[in-house]
Amino acid sequence: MTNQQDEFLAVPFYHPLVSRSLLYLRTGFPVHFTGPSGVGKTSLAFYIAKQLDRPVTVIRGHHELSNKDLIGHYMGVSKKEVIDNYVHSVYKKEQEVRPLWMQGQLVEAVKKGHVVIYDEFTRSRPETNNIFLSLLEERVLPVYGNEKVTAIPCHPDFCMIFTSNPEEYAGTFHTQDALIDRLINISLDLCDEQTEMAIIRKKTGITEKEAGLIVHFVNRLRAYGNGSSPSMRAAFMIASIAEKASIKIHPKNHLYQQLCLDVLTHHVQPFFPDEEEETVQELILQELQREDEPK
Ligand SMILES: Nc1ncnc2c1ncn2[C@@H]1O[C@H](COP(=O)(O)OP(=O)(O)OP(=O)(O)O)[C@@H](O)[C@H]1O
Repeated sequence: MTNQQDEFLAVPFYHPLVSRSLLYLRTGFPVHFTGPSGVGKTSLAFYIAKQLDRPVTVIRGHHELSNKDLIGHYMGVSKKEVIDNYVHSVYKKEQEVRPLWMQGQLVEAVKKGHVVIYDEFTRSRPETNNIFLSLLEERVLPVYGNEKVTAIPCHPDFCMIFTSNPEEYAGTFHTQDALIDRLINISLDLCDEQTEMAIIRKKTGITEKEAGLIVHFVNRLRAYGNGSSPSMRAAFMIASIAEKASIKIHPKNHLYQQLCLDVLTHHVQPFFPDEEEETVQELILQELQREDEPK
């Protein structure tokens, strides 16, 4: 496992979501977190998997992932040679050549009852994801390509957590309704400002005032777009770099301004497709300097 599981802070905002997800997984139903980039889907999946106290298998979705990777495939051959020269005048050589079966990631997980995190599963082709239809419905992993085994029954503790970005994201495929129908689909949105500040503070050690400056500012930029970009990841980057490099988090500090521009311009530019980068950067700096509206 990566250290993503250790990074997740289960602040109160997440408590109901965590307990509901655990309930569904423990009663044998797969959970699917979907939402925009950077809202914490993967970190949450790792955190929940850890609570289940089972071995964890992680599958990363991508367009080249195939059933061969998931269930297994033949790869090369194994050779065995027996040379019998016991009687000096007789030389006997026996050779056995067998195709070598490479077991796929899912097989062990299904047999031993792992928690499988299938991260960004909509980046895999629908034909690859078909295998999960029978796995989730009949709790049997169909294995073909290998003459010996045809189906592996699921261990009772086997369960799955899926994550995905919405379909309009580049590089995702339309998911089969039949697969979505087998999942408990939970939308994850950006947490509220106070929660985001608390997470960033705990992760980086910056002060409450500094966290407020970053999160309020990034939130003002979000209002120009769909509300979720720039993500919490961007706010965390700014906080983390500023803290590690001792850059004063202050709107008038030139180094801090440059850091914010470097992290944020790429995310804000798409909201203004007709504007030059320079104009977008001016707007970002204006928002950086702006006082928060009194609430
Ligand atoms: N509750 C949290 N505690 C600690 N860190 C968090 C929390 N939520 C999100 N993060 C941090 O926010 C960033 C984005 O999280 P994560 O990668 O889980 O998001 P995601 O929704 O899976 O994004 P993507 O769709 O781009 O993969 C990471 O740096 C992660 O550690």
